[in-house]
Parts: sequence; C-alpha cells; structure tokens
Amino acid sequence: RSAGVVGAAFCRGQSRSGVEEGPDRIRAAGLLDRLQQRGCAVKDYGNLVFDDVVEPSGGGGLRSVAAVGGANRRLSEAMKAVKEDGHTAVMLGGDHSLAIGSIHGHAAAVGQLSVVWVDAHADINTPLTTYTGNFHGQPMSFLLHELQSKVPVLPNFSWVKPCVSAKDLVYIGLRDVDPAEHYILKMLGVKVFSISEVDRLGIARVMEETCDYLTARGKKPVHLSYDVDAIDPSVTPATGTPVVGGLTYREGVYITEHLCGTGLLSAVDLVEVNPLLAKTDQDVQSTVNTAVDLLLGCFGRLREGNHPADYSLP
Ligand SMILES: N[C@@H](CC/C=C/[B-](O)(O)O)C(=O)O
Ligand SMILES: [Mn+2]
Ligand SMILES: [Mn+2]
Ligand SMILES: [Mn+2]
Repeated sequence: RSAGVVGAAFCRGQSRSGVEEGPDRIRAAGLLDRLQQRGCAVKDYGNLVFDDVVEPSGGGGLRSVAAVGGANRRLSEAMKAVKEDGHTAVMLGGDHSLAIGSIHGHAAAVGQLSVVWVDAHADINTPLTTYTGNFHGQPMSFLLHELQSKVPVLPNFSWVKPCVSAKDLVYIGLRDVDPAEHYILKMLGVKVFSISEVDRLGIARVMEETCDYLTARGKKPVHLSYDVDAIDPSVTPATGTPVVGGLTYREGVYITEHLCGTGLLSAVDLVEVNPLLAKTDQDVQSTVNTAVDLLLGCFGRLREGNHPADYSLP
C-alpha cells in the first residue's frame, strides 16, 4: 500500500481563517514519518496554495464562488494525477468545499466509486438552498447525478461533472442537518447513519451495514471524506463548525480501521482542522493528533498492535 499526500491550503469555502493551516499542522504532527514507520511508501505531492482570487461583488449571496471553483479545479487535476500514479490518495484540508475537487479527480481516475462521508453535517445544500452561502456546506450537491437539475452553473464551476450516484453514498455521524438537506436525503433515499443510529446500532454494526450496502451491487473504490467535526468537540475542538454529541475518538478510529480492512479504500480527505480556533495548544494538539490517528487507521495501523511481516525474534 502506498500513500500519495496532497495538501490543499484553502479556506474560502467558509468564513473562519486558519483552516488553510491544516495541511502543515498535520504534517508537523508527523503524519508522513508515521506512515513510513508503518512500512507504507509515501509520496508527498506538497501543498496546493491558492492565491487570492479577487471576487466580483454579488454572487447571489454565495461566498467566494470563483475562488472555490478555481481551487477545486486544480485539486481535481492533482487528485487524478495521484491516483494515476497508483497511490491511495490522502487530501489534507482545508475546508470541506475541497471534496468537490477531491472526489471529482478521484472519479476521473477510477470511474465509478462509493463515498463514505463522515461528518456532523450533510454538506449537501445546493447554491439555492444554502442559508450561509458557504461552499463547505454544499460539496455533495455538485457531485450527485440526481441533483444536477437543482444546481445552477456558477462561474468557474462549469468543469465539474457529476460523478457520484446517490445509492453509492453513505453518511456517518450526522447531527446538524438543515431542512433542505434533510429533504434531499429523504427524496434521494441516501443511506444515513446519524449519531442516533450510531447510538442505536453501535459503530461495529454501522460499519458492517455501510460496507454491505456499498458492495451489494458490486465492489467499487471507496472515497472516505472525513470532516474532523464528526468527532466530538471535546476531542477535536479546533474546527470551524463544532457540534456537541459527536463520535468518540474510539468510534472515529474504528471507522478508518474497518474501511482499511475492506481493501477498497482508494482516497481519503481529512478536512476542517483549524488550529486558530482552539483555546489552548493542547486543544490544537488533540485535534491534530486525532487527525493523524484517523489517517494511520486508513493505512493499516491497528490498536491491537502491528509487527512487520518479516519480523523474527532475535
Ligand atoms: N449546513 C451549514 C453548515 C455547513 C458545515 C460544513 B462542514 O461540514 O464542512 O463543516 C451550511 O450549509 O453552512
Ligand atoms: Mn463537512
Ligand atoms: Mn462538518
Ligand atoms: Mn467543518
């Protein structure tokens, strides 16, 4: 297994600066070294940095339309290249609007794929239903075939081709869903394991049902889009839209251990780490260390322990 790491230092999908520092903070916490120590080959593609696109005023209440469209177009090309190089892609955000480019580029390389979206939020507002105008609340609406009649073509977005089917999408951790989003999820019959289902079923059953559901019609590469605010804010406070009652650290890591075990994990986003939004440095460290542990779980780290295949006792 090998990892191709792309940082996307982008914050314009929402209003709180600092999330563009996410990639460097996750790197500084030792992600690449710890992957290599686990015997994982790592290619670091560096950070995409986005110079400020001057926005025309207006935009219908939408925030930074042209910047979001342009950044995601570049990310899509970068993700496609990482996949064509044969790696499991790791996209370090940056805000969750980056899932537009990440999933789009992944699909451009592998064709049909499944999406596991781990988040407190559904991020499936359209540009016409969003009440904040923030694109980190909208990425899925640009990607789903079934929503295209409801999504207007925006400046710098004409390159986006819908590439995900509603039946190939599963949500885990939802607990802050807007009415329009709830309507869309019900209308399209999207599979949702909200925090209530996690409470009812337990995370092991949620993961079994997620994988059975996604492979029932044939195995496809899995794109895991992990918003760090899916985890409880007591563990990951340094994020822009914290919501109480989130996944425990243990549940969060279980998700990545389980998906790694399927052998289908093809790309993972780790987004919304904002080091400026924590009260203390310990809070930043807790957030960043959790992000690293979630990613290590994607690449075979097990809490029971691991040992090299060729290990022998001295
Ligand atoms: N539903 C809200 C919140 C969006 C949250 C985005 B996040 O999941 O990427 O944090 C909105 O549309 O602005
Ligand atoms: Mn999100
Ligand atoms: Mn979220
Ligand atoms: Mn967020």
